[in-house]
Order: sequence, then structure tokens, then C-alpha cells
Amino acid sequence: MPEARDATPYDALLLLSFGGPEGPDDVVPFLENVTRGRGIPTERLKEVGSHYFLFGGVSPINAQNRALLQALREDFADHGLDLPVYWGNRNWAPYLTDTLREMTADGRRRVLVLTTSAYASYSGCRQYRENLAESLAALEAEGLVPPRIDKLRHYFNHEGFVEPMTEGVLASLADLPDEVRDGAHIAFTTHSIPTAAADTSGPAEDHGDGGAYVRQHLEVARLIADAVTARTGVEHPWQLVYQSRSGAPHIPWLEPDICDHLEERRAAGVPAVVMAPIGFVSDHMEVLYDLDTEATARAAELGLPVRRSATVGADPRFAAAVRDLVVERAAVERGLTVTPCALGALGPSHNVCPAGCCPARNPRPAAAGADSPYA
Ligand SMILES: CC1=C(CCC(=O)O)c2cc3nc(cc4[nH]c(cc5[nH]c(cc1n2)c(C)c5CCC(=O)O)c(CCC(=O)O)c4C)C(CCC(=O)O)=C3C
Ligand SMILES: [Fe+2]
Repeated sequence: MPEARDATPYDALLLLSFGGPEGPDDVVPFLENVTRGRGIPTERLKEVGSHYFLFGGVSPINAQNRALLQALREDFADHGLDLPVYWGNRNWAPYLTDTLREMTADGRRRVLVLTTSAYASYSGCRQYRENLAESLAALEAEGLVPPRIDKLRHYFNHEGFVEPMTEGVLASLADLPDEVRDGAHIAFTTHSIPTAAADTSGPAEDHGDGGAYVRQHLEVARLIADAVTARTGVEHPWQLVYQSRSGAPHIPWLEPDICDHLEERRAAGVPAVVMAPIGFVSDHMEVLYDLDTEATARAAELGLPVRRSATVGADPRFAAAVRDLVVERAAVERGLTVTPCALGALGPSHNVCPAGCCPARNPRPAAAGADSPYA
């Protein structure tokens, strides 16, 4: 980790997230924003809308991003890192374009972006880069000169991301009844995506066989499982499984689904399961509905004790990891040699997405990468 608390040449950090509805009237317009031009069946949209209505039309994601924003500001202030932090979303207020307009008005010229997605994939990386390009184009059309934008590298294997989740799994195991704890299976979960998108995730050399998306998740699962064994002396069997599938049924998505997996593990005689949502940065709707509501009800029907472990959310260790990533990248941009933090075997992810990284089905301009039309 570079010692200097120096973010030069950057003059701001932008937290870029998904956004979510904040009341019943927001749900339908929010879903329209999410699904514009993506061909999601109406039935699926009604179903997902009902998940939000079950929680009063409020997604927890915005409150969680506000908490993360606060944790980042506190961490930066406590460690003498003088860098303002802004927040903008893809699908709901505060909208990315509005935030970038404000940053331009504040005189920010060199911005670093943190997305609330730790892994490579079209949905978790390039789509955010496309959103940035759209917003930059919109501001230019207003006659403004927006800042130059870079994106932080994927942080799935950063210790400040892995450690709080390891602790979460340990807490879930401790919370299980004594007689089933040592035999518990760990189901690491992430968002299902089309297998075609998984196979082309990450840079071209990672394509095929689930791509960088599956490989990065398998690595985080292994790191957590090994750390759990190191702490408890018990080797828990584990598997990477998927959740929150959408899209048309005839298109293959990553499987198995968590609910089918619970059923299959139950039939195999597993006494308990910890569901660890390593694919997500906070306890948003995917976690509260798909795991805490749907999968937990399925487990109850099966008579299978389950616990769901915590995501990193606004954990101070995650905020410290972001500071580390900012200082590291700033040093790289200044031409210094750094030792990036990366647990496990995959090594630190690239700083700049190469051309052809997580390609879109319908190519659109994307900022903050080697193929960016912006400086
Ligand atoms: C990889 C991935 C992440 C993790 C990385 C990241 O965090 O970015 C993620 C996160 C999230 N996804 C979210 C919500 C939704 N995702 C949808 C649809 C889709 N997600 C996809 C992938 C991902 N999604 C895909 C391939 C689709 C199909 C349509 C398309 O190709 O775009 C839909 C439409 C309805 C449906 O079909 O489910 C909704 C409402 C929320 C907000 C939750 C809240 O409100 O608390 C969050 C954090
Ligand atoms: Fe999603």
C-alpha cells in the first residue's frame, strides 16, 4: 500500500451505483429505467415489482449507499486523504448525469469512479462505463466540459472486501444450532447472468468457461472457505450458486439457482446451509427478497436450517480498502511503482479495461477504458 495520503492527480471520487425506489410511486418508473431496451418479460417485471411492494416500495440500496458515502468520508478524513466523495446512480436519483453536472460546476477535472460491483461482467462493469459515456455526452451537449474519468480496478480479492464477508460466514455458522454447525454447507451466491455474458466477461484472454465472472467468484468463495477452516478447524463443503435470474426462459443463464440447490443439498443429507451473497456489496433487494424471503421460505419447507451471512455494506474495512485502492491508483497515474493488495492466486485486476473487455451485445460508447472515446 503506498504510504502517502495523496490522491493527486484526482480531485474527486464518485460512488456509482444501481439506485432503487424510495416509495410505492417510484417502483414502476424505476423498473422502466432498469429494463429500457433489455427485453425482460412483462411477467418477470410484475413479479419483481411485487418484491419491492412487499417492502413498502422502498429498496434498501439508497440508504446503504448513503451509509457507505458517510463511511468513506469519515475514513478519508481520519486518514488525511483530502478527496471529496460524490454519489450518482444508473437507475434512480441522484442520477449520474446530475451528479456529474454538479461535479463539473464544482470544478472537478479528474474523477475516479468506485462502482458497487466488485467483479467483471457486462452488467457489473461495462454497463456502468456506458452510463458514464452517456452522461458525459449529455453534459457536452449542454455545452459543458466534464471531467476526465477513470474507474477503480475490480476489488473482489481485496482483503477489505473478503475479510468482512469471512467474518459474516463465521457469525452465521456460530448462529446455527450446535448439532448441525460442523456439517453445514456453504452456498456462495451471486447474480445469475446469461452464460453467454459470463463466457465473455473480463478481458479477451479470460473468455470461455464462465469467464472472469465465474473465476473471480470461485476465487472469493475459496478464499472465504479456506479462511473459515483456518479459524474453526472445520472443513465445510461449499459451492458457487446463483440467484435473481431474469430474462426469457429459453436463454441459458448460470445455474444452479439457490432454491434448487437447497433442495438438492437437502436430498443429499446436508444438515444446514449458510447462504453467503458474495456477489453483492450490500444487503439490497436481491438479498432481502431472493435470499431472506424466497430462499429462506424454501428452506423452511424443506426443514433445512439456513442462515444468510452479511455483505460488506459500510464496513470500515471496506471503506479502508477503497482508500487503499484510491491511493494506489493515484500513485500509478503519477508513474510510481506500487504493490497492489490482492489475496489469493488471481492477482490484482487490470486498472484500465482493455478493448473487448465484457463486450456488449449492442456496442455503445463506454468511458473509462482503453476503448473510451473520452480522454
Ligand atoms: C451482475 C448483476 C448485478 C451485480 C452487480 C451490480 O450490483 O451492478 C446486479 C445488481 C442489481 N440488480 C438490481 C436490480 C435489478 N436487476 C435487474 C435485471 C438484471 N440484473 C442483471 C445482473 C446484475 N444485477 C441482469 C443480467 C439483469 C437482466 C436485465 C439486464 O441485462 O439488465 C432488474 C430487472 C428485473 C429483473 O429481471 O430482476 C432489477 C430490478 C439491483 C438493485 C437492487 C435493489 O433495488 O435493492 C442491483 C444492485
Ligand atoms: Fe440486477
